Amino acid sequence: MDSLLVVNQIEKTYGKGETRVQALNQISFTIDHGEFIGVMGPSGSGKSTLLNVLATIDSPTSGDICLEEENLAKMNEERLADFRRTHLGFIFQDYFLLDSLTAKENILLPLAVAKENAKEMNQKVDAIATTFGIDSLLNQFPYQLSGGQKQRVATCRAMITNPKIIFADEPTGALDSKAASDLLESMSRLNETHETTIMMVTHDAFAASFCRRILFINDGQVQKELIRRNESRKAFFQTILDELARLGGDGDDAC
Ligand SMILES: Nc1ncnc2c1ncn2[C@@H]1O[C@H](COP(=O)(O)OP(=O)(O)OP(=O)(O)O)[C@@H](O)[C@H]1O
Repeated sequence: MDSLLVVNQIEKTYGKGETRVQALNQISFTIDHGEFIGVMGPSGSGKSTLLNVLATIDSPTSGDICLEEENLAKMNEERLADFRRTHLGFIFQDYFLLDSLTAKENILLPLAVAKENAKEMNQKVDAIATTFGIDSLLNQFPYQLSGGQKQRVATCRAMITNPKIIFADEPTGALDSKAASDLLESMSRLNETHETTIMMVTHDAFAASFCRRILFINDGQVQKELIRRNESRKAFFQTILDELARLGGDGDDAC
């Protein structure tokens, strides 16, 4: 596989003098096209900072973030806003759906902003809603949906523009285990069939076991990498738990 995102010696510091915190410390790694990569690490290790910096929500103090030909660390805010809208997708723990819009309208929002043709927009929504099993929910409002259903709507919205990469920050954090499992299976399926590149931050070994590779972060650096080769997801789950135990972290949730 070829590289999609090259992260080169990224540093991120917050504050100054005595309150200075180095959240990312010369971190470097590469994400290939079509990867489903997980980021794990103890509290305060720099996971959210890393995701925010790569997703262009925050800027690095130094270093380069190259997505194909573009260096995101050197882009001005105007171009960045355009790039973010066109090429990046986001899924957050708290869904961030608009309450006054139906599920379908929420999913359509990024396409409407991009001023796409109405017939094509509808076809895209129908296709992605089928993948995520929410065809029958498209006319419901967020308050009529369960947490798992809302997160599937939010995931469809993130994926509808066919972004180069999707950044997911604890997407299953607020879901029960059945809803989490359904969401992760749909994300996996989309990753496998459409080669959608996904980077997911999670503290949860079960969620991480759906990834093909995991980066363990500590003190703002990559401490360890695990790759799922021919292992089943269940076997990879156990490998992750063993690694967390070795690294001194915890493992929760059922397999
Ligand atoms: N806005 C900020 N201002 C100052 N320090 C910050 C800020 N955001 C994060 N930090 C510090 O940077 C370090 C990394 O934080 P970060 O939130 O990236 O960790 P994390 O691994 O995501 O933690 P958690 O799992 O608890 O969410 C921590 O020491 C944190 O206190």
